Amino acid sequence: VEGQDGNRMERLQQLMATYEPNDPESIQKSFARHLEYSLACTRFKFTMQDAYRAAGLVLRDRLLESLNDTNTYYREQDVKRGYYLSAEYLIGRHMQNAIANLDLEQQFKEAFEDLGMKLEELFSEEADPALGNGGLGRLAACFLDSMATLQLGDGCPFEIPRPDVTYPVRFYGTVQDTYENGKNVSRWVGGEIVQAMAYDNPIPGFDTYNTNNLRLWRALPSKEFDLDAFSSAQFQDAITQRRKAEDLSAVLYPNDATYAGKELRLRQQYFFVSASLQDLLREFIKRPNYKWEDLPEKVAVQMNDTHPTIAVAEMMRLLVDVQKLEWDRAWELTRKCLNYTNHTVMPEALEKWPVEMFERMLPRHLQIIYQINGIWIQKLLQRYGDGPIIAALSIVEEGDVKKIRMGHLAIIGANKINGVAAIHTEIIKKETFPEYYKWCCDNGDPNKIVNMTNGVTPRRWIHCANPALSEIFTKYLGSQEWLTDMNKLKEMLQYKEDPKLHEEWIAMKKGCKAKLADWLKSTMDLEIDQDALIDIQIKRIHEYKRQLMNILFVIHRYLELKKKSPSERASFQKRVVLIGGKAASAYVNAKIIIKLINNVAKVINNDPDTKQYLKCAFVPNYCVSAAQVMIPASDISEHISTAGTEASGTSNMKFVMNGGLIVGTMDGANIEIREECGHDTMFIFGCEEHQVAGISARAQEGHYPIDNRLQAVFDAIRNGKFAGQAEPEAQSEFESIISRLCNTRAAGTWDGDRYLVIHDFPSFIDAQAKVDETYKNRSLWCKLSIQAASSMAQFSTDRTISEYAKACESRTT
Ligand SMILES: NC(=O)[C@H]1O[C@H](CO)[C@@H](O)[C@H](O)[C@H]1O
Repeated sequence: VEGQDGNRMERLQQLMATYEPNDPESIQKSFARHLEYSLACTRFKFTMQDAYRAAGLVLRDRLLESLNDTNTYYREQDVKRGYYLSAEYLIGRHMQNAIANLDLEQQFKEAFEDLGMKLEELFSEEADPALGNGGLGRLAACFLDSMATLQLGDGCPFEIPRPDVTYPVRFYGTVQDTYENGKNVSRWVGGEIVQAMAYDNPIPGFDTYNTNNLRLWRALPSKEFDLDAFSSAQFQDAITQRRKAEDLSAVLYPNDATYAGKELRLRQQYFFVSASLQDLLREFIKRPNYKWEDLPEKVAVQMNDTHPTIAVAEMMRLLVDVQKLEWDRAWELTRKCLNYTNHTVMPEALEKWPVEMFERMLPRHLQIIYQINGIWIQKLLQRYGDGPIIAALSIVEEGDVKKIRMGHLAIIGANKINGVAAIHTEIIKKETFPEYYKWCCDNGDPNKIVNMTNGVTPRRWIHCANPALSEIFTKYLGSQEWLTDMNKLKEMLQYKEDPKLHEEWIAMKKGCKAKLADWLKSTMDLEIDQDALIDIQIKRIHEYKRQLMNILFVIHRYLELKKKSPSERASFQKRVVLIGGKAASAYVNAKIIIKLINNVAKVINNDPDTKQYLKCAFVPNYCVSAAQVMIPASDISEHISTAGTEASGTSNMKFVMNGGLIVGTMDGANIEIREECGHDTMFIFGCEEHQVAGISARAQEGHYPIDNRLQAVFDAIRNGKFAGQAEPEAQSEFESIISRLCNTRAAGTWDGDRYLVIHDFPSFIDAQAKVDETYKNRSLWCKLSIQAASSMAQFSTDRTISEYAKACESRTT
């Protein structure tokens, strides 16, 4: 961050001198005070939940100190600020991470153990704030951790309500076009106004005094009740207004990689975008003698997918209608400040909103979008003349229902566009926005679309999730520096065949498996063999992620086991297969797949012939804290999406950072992980992205054979092995899934095996056989596990965020 110099520490030392000391006794005093004065408990009678809340407030005090100091420092140094606009933040539990990042683990441990409480007891009292659906939301949370660490700047006891930070957000109404002072002026009037109120969540960096802010917005009715003024009718109307306002920020739309064209969803998107842009402009114009030309030098906005891309039109409205800038000047500033990250190439995920809905809800923004599009099309016509490229690149999609293409608005309104893994960025250029990429190249700006491969934060996903592994790294590397510079981990490679390290490494993994076993027992009464190979697939349930192929393989493995004699079974590699993930509420096929997993598990886990060699379970309520228990315990994890469908994936990175090996396809970040860690650390199978179209084409000519082993699995399902008469509805659902897969002439399309499960299944079996083989050689497996975990520096969000910061500096045409 510009202006970072030596006097920062000096200045902050002065400030810190006046703050809460962090010795265990002071922490205990502050805890007792909050118990009584903040939570109205007596010091002698309180629940563990009260204790967690009081401890949360003790932490919040310290977070607030550094948050305020960080803000003071940012203002003093007039730094450039980065704003990450995201509809989702899957932050996970705060407490453990905050204590670690504030480097207070020892003090808190001593303070609370002296009071008879284990920190883990407090941690487990915290609800997992599920403000996100999956990878996209969690990536945003990992980014926050890295931005704070790299010093880039409920209720929940950590949250600070900010009634002093509110903004009006208008919906519906009309636009009055008038002529004032020799200029056309558009005024958006009428409709309804909702107040956006800020809630601040301090995000502490690791091993730094820097604390950034996650500002969330709550919707409130614009006017409080004036009971006297109301007749009963008006009273009812006021209640409705309040409920309607609060609905805006009440629910998270449960869709992942698909979008719900619901009006409330667009209202939510506009609500948080308008509040955020009003907020950052207020901060900008607070600067003495501010000049609008400085805006791109002081503000960088990252749009996390298309969810916030209404920001392009809203920034224009605020600069033109509110700040009275000329259109062209406003457009130049807008384009220089905004950047867009694409997270998926699934056509059903690229948001398009009906023009009719825009007209009603955001009439002024529709005007602005039409104006942007008009100027854009003029440019295209000048360069290419009329032709299909115009329709392809227009922000407005013509047709029976005219729609606004938010992806197009984003790419036209952004300075930089990025994909989240190398293969994904290439697909964006060649398949998602090929005409736009051509335009960029024709304009000598091929680097407008860049790749910034995802990452994850090692603080939460190694240090907090796997303290035993963190200790091994710190011991062998002599310091915790690896936590802020993962390149240091490469020094572990020299020990990858060291028997001493192997011993400690195997003990670490054993400890993680024991923790997982306790957790599975306590949360779902499932008993597992801790000596078995732990095989995990945890991610949103989606057909392209192919949880179906995983469970079909489990059935195959079961049928193979059944065929064997008891003695042959004894030599079989024991395996525990865990599959977890949420499905969008309206996603019927995903729910059938979950049902199939549960039914298969019921049969296998209770079969006396097989249950000691193979266990399978669907883990319900998958969330960040569940991931923190499961990921460290894996031997292998499944990242088996059809090549070209998973933009990046980030759980793959977390598993490998914890010494797990991957069974995967050449898709998303798997490819780059394999390059960094070594081909021998990954069990690759399946077709590659460039082969997909050919395979579908040949299938449609009738060439799409079903492997006998898969046929046997289909037969077992059709014969009612996992439902049958007992569950006729489930039986027909399972059969419908199988028959659609077997509609081989429609392979690669919605009506058939869209994600080529049948094609990739044989090589999937081969890869799994290779896993069994390799796992038998424990020292080889241990060596590969150490090699992989020590080679993951590239996948720290510290690297990713540094790339984003650099990209925001460079300008494009
Ligand atoms: N919805 C998602 O999780 C998307 O964003 C994540 C973060 O970029 C990606 O890793 C994932 O592949 C993609 O589907």
